[in-house]
Amino acid sequence: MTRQIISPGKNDSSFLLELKNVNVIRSGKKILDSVSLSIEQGEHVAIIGPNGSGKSSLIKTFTKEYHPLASVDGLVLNIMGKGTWNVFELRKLLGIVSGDLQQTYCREVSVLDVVLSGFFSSIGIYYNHEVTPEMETRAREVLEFLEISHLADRLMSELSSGEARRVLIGRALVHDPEALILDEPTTSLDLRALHSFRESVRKIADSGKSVILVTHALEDIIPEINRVILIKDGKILKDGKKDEVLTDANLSELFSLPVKVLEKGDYYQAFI
Ligand SMILES: Nc1ncnc2c1ncn2[C@@H]1O[C@H](COP(=O)(O)OP(=O)(O)OP(=O)(O)O)[C@@H](O)[C@H]1O
Repeated sequence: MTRQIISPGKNDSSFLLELKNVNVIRSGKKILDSVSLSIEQGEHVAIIGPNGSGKSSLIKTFTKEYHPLASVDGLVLNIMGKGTWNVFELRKLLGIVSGDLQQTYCREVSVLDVVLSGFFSSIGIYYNHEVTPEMETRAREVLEFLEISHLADRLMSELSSGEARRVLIGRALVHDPEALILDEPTTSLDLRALHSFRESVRKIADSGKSVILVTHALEDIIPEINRVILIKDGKILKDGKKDEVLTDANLSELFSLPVKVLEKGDYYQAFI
C-alpha cells in the first residue's frame, strides 16, 4: 500500500519529520489546525497537551492513519525527507509504543514473539511469518539491551504493566527504527516500573535514535529531551527549549487553569 502525500520533498533532508500547514478533519471537526513543525533526525522532543488536544491525532498523522487536507496551500508532510511512503515501511521506521497497543496483546503470545512481531508490524507471529535465525538473534539482543532477557519465554498476558511496556519498546526497536514514539507511555506504571521505563528510554535516547514523547505528564520528560512542544485544541501553542517553554504561564494557558511548574533535579512536575 503506497500513499502519495502532497509536496514530496528532497531526499537529503536532515529532518525526521517536517510538517507545514497540516490540517486534519475527522467527523466534520478540525482536530489538527495549521500544524507546522520540524524534528531533526536524532533530536529528542516532548509533545505535551491536555486530553483531547490532538496529541494522538498528530502521531496518527505521522504514521499515515490520518491524512491532512490536501487542498490547503503550502501543505508539507515529509518523513525522512520523503513525501511518499509504503505505510508498512513507515511504521517500521517510526517505532511506536502506546497504551492502546498494550491492550491488543491480551491473548497468549510469548515475549519473544511480541518482539519478533515488530518485524512484521503484526500483533503476534502467524504461520505465514518467516522468522529467520537473524531475526531471532536481533530480538534477543534487543531484550538484552532492555535488560529483560529473563522474560523471553513468559506470556505477555502474565506480565505486569511495567514489564509489558518495556517489551513493547523491544517490539518497536527490533527493526532498528529512526525514532521511538511514545504515546502516554507511563500510564498505570508504579514508581519502580516508571524508573525502569525511564532508564530504558534514556538508554535509547543516548544510542542516537530520536525519542518523541507524547504525554500530558511533565514528569515523563527525561533529561535527554531539550525541546518541548505544547499543543492545545489541535494547534501548536509553544515550541522551544524545555526551560523556556515549561513555565507557570505557559502551562496555565495550556491547561486553562493556574499551574505551578517545579523543576527538581533534571525533571519537571506540574501542580495545581
Ligand atoms: N477518528 C476520529 N473521529 C472523530 N473525532 C476524533 C477522531 N480522532 C480524534 N478525534 C477527536 O480529536 C480530538 C483530539 O483527539 P486526540 O485523541 O488526538 O487527543 P489527545 O490529545 O491524544 O487526547 P488524550 O490525552 O485524551 O489521549 C478529540 O476531540 C477527539 O475526540
